[in-house]
Amino acid sequence: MNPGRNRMQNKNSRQKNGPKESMEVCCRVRPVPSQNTELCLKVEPPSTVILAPPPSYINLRNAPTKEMHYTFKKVFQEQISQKEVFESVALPLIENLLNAKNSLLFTYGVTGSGKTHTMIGSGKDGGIMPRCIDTIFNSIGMYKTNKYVFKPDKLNGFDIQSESEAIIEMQQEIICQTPAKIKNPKLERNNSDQDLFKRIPTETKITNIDIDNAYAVFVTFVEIYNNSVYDLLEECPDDGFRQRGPQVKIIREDADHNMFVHGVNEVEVSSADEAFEAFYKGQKRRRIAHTTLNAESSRAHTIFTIRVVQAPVDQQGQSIVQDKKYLQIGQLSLVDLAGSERTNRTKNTGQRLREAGNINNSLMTLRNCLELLRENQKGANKMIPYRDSRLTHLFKTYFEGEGQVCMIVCVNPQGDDYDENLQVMKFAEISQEVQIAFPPTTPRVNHGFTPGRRRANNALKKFEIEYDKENQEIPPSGNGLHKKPVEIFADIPSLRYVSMDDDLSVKKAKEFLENQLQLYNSVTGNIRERYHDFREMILKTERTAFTASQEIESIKSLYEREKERNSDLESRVKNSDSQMCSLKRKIDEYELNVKRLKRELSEKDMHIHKTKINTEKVKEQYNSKIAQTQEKLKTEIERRLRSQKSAMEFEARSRDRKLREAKRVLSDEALRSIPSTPSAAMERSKYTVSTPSVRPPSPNFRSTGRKLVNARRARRSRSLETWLEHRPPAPLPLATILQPVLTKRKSVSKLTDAKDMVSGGVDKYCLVTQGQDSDGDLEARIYKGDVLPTTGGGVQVKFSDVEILKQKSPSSSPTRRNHNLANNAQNGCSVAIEGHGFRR
Ligand SMILES: Nc1ncnc2c1ncn2[C@@H]1O[C@H](COP(=O)(O)OP(=O)(O)OP(=O)(O)O)[C@@H](O)[C@H]1O
Repeated sequence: MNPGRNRMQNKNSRQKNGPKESMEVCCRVRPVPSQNTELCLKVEPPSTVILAPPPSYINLRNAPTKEMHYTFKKVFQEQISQKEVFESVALPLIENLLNAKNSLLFTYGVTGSGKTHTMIGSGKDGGIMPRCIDTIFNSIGMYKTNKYVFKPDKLNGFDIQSESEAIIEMQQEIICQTPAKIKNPKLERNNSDQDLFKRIPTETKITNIDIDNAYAVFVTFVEIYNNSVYDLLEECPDDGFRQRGPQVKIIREDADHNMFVHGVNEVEVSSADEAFEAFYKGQKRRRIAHTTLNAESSRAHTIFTIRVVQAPVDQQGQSIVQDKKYLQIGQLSLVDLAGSERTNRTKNTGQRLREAGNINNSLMTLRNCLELLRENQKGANKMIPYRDSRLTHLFKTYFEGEGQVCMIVCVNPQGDDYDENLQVMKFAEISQEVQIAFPPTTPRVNHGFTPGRRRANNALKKFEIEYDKENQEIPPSGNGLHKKPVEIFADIPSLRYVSMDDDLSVKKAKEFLENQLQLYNSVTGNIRERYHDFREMILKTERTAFTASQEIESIKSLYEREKERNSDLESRVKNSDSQMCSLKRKIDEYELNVKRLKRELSEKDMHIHKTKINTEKVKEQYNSKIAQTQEKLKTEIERRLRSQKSAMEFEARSRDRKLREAKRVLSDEALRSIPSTPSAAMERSKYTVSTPSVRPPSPNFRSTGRKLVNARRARRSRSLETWLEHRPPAPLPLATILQPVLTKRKSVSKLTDAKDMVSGGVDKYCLVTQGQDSDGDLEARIYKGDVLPTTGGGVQVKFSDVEILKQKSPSSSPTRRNHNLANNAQNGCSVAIEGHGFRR
């Protein structure tokens, strides 16, 4: 099974299910150049920043007017020193690094907001990076390995070399160096950077590191410029004509699926000064430029990576165990991002504009990635576009849970930066919600060596040196060993060898030597024993001291964690308190509103009730009025009906009277013209005109008030009545005895216009027809009627009489004639003509 693949699967499952913590985001506010600067931001200690539009914005249309509150893990105000920022943010990351854990720290903000100042600072007032270097070397001081014991394998890993191989490599390097440099090793340094010599080293130190390990420090320095990666520590060869530019590097994935810059120069540094040498070398190659908003604006994202490699020492606490499986590597990436910038403010053109575009694009990709990470944590399953930018591609592993991620948001509180700061704060808000899985706690491989062995060995070495130096007495043991060796081993007695057979002297000498040998053996045996006891004692003490110090450290870290948690809780409680206060205020406001609305509601209810009662009253009044009016109308109608009825009865009576009169006149005229004989009486009866039927008056006529007017007309004298005579166009002259009496007349042959009837005060109408009857006699019929006004504004003719005048022909039959005469008169009287005038 491929262990790398397995680890990747673990990584994914860890990101989904494992314990997570939010990305740590702090905010640093830089000082403003002058007191009169218009501000858009203020700090509410300990952890809140309030962003409000400056007065010049508020006057603009569509400008936001709301104050925005942003809470961070920590907020560093203007007066906070570089040291405090370092200790608060970066020191825990160095502890991670020395314990073989990975961390990423980046500064983010608008151009000129103080990112480079925070990350690098100046010689006298160093930023996070120089302080990190100092702290690392202060901590690993005497536990460093010789150079070249650990060697980068160019695939993001390390190999281990023996001490002798390392020494050979070191010698080779010295040989390869230029003679001038060997002669004057400080020459190169003098040419590097004056800042290096002005710098004030940091005293900070991490104490809880594994002292049974040997450490080595490696650094790389790269920049991402226009979305390409360049190695700032790469020596650009000079081929005699011109110096070659830096080569673009590619990002690759190692066997453990960690991203790294392939082919980058990873320089081993054995002291802080060497590390600064490397840093300043790269720093000179960084792309910075003068812009409107910053005299030294970073045009690229720079990444300074420190890797600390460690391996255990053997049981004697002297040499490193030559086994790669015991190797542990920690990495700290310090990223100084280029600042986001708006072209309308920077007024950049050409190359600067292109750089700004690339910077903004990569920052946008970073923002997108974090946004999608946050969405995925809420249940979405979206692809994160790490590869859209080199920046996110390189740090992909961190976001997937291979280390702690911290960000310092730098802000310039000046009013001009308001818009950009708003965007930066939004980004910071998103970032704080991103949960990053805890990095895996790789269990230390159990090598079985005694802890504290290195210190024991050092103590023994020290003791031996001191012993040798001072030639001190060995502590007394009761068997005379408190004496100096010269005293223990007494001088050889002077034996005079007299002759060849002086056996006595030989024997004495032999005895003496044997005694001395015995004494020597017992002394050395004793010393060995004591040495062993002493060593055991030291080891035991070291072990106890080591366990005690480990316990102390764990208690200390527990205490620190608790302290941090406490302060976190305190700030949370404070936040909740302020939230509760604002909620309470809101509730009070709502309650007041509810009360006011209730009062208004009850007032409105009362008003509605009153209106209802009034309406009821008005309704009652109207009902009674309507009843009264109806009653009145009824009586009026009845009264009018009665009067109309009496008028009609009067009219009918007058018509009857007229008819009777006409009848009488006719019969008188006829009788006068017929001789008074019996046959003449017969004839008279024949000439009697039948009475036309009198029809009841029309309801229209009855209903109008004009009826009375007409009734009055009916009573007018006949001599005053005006007749409209409607006769044939060429009438034959009538030679009858009786002639129609039409005193005031107007004759028309054609009646086409109703105006003839309506205007001119016509009271009576007569229609004259002439023709031959069935007996061949000339017959003239005169239909008479009253002109009555109608309700529609017109007139109607109510025929009331017909006169038939005949000029007898000698050959006609009288019986038939009489019969026709009576019928025609009857029919004619029942015809009415109606004419309408124009409405006014
Ligand atoms: N906290 C601070 N105290 C004092 N001076 C500061 C502080 N922060 C920034 N400055 C000063 O402001 C100027 C601009 O800062 P810096 O170069 O760090 O900005 P930056 O954010 O890195 O800009 P860019 O993105 O353009 O590189 C520098 O002269 C720096 O010394």
